[in-house]
Amino acid sequence: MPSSMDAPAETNASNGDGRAHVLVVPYPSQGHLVPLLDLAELLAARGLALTAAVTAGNAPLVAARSSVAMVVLPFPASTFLPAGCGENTKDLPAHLFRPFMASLAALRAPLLSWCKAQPRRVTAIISDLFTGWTFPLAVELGVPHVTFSPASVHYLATSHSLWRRMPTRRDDADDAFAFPDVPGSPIFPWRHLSLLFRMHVAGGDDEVSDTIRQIFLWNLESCCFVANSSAALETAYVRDPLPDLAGKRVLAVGALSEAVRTRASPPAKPAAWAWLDASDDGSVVYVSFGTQQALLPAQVACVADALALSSAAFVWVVTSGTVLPKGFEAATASRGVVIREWAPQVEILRHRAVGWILTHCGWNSMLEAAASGVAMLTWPMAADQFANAWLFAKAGVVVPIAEGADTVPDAGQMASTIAVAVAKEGESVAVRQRVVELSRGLAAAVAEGGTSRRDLDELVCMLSDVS
Ligand SMILES: O=c1ccn([C@@H]2O[C@H](COP(=O)(O)OP(=O)(O)O[C@H]3O[C@H](CO)[C@@H](O)[C@H](O)[C@H]3O)[C@@H](O)[C@H]2O)c(=O)[nH]1
Repeated sequence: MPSSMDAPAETNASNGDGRAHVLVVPYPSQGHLVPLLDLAELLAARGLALTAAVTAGNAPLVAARSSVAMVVLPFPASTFLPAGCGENTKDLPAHLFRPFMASLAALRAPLLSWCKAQPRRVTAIISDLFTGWTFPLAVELGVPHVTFSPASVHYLATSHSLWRRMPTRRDDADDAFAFPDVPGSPIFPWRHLSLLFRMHVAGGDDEVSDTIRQIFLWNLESCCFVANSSAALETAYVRDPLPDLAGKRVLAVGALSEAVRTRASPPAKPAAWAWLDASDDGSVVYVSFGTQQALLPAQVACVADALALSSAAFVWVVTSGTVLPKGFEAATASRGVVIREWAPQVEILRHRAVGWILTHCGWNSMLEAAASGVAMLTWPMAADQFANAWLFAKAGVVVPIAEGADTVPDAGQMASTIAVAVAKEGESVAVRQRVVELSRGLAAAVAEGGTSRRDLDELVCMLSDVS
């Protein structure tokens, strides 16, 4: 049942019954919101009361989760953002990401008022790693604060390392960044680091940068971190305390898309379904570049040419504004389906016909693919995507196809990489075998007795203690 600022979520309830009430504060982008809401659903299923704090533009995503209540906060007026800016990061120009993130910190005061007005006392806060301004709120309420990462533990550690060390860094495009406290981490070239960080150093000190840095420093004060990752994938980072995370416990509860799987309602089947049903096992390439990255027109043309030349069967999800080359859909209609705007990605990846994903290396897409036994053709572009590509390459389940947000690859080369992958020959067979093994490890982790289930139990236990 939604609630506005004037009408609290649980007006007639009291946690005199000892029931915990956890407030989750997601960052308003699809790749962050969905996994945190998955976690909220899992916690609700374990008997905790859950409320998600969102702005109106993001409310429909929470409304779809019947076990999670919500408080709808007014999108904060901001001097950092131009008028008319949307309420989530979809279609947000890259240079506005940092001001957008900093603006959300203004939600702290209304959220505190809401918390104080609740008959059912808020007993803990789980906050996205981009909304660490919730830490002082938790302090004021005297409740535990947990930082949630929708991404890998490796990214959690390296991003906090960057913000901690930031004042000593230079703006040097040739610099290489090592992470000595993150065992086995590669040295990343400057261009492979998140824009969130790179723009800070380029921009120097300002209010936006200070706010973002403080958000990351507050995260380090949390009582623990929770990540949508798995010991089956990041063994080294999950078990031992990491200095870059202030030695705090990291609970790896993923893959969350798998953990919620048994309780999910049956998916709406896309038009592509009958066609997938008729396709051979592992023969189809699913193509998606996530929710943040709009491809340049030349990149769209390149992917289209590559798919046409490869002779591979494909499902390509494109944004509504994407203009495909004239004649492309007609020419490939016998072996390809284009889905506009939104596809039920997890369900498509789980279809036995899908063997590969061509991905921008967003964490959710890679984890969902791995959990479904789908191998990856990787094209990392921005944010944590280079690190994600590295991590899954270490597991031997990827074939690199391109890299860089502005790169326009050679369509012929791309086509032959796709063709070799789906031909089920040589190394591509080994890659497919390894990803199927990894999917078994990820499934075992969320099953009874698995590492992710144990970490979720530990989180439930911690949150249930409302004394
Ligand atoms: O048609 C679609 C398109 C996407 N999705 C889902 O949307 C999510 C997309 O997430 P992700 O693959 O992580 O990509 P982004 O949306 O680009 O995610 C942002 O957030 C991630 C988590 O922090 C980062 O790893 C990425 O780099 C960052 O771009 C996944 O769960 C997909 O299943 C759909 O269900 N249908």
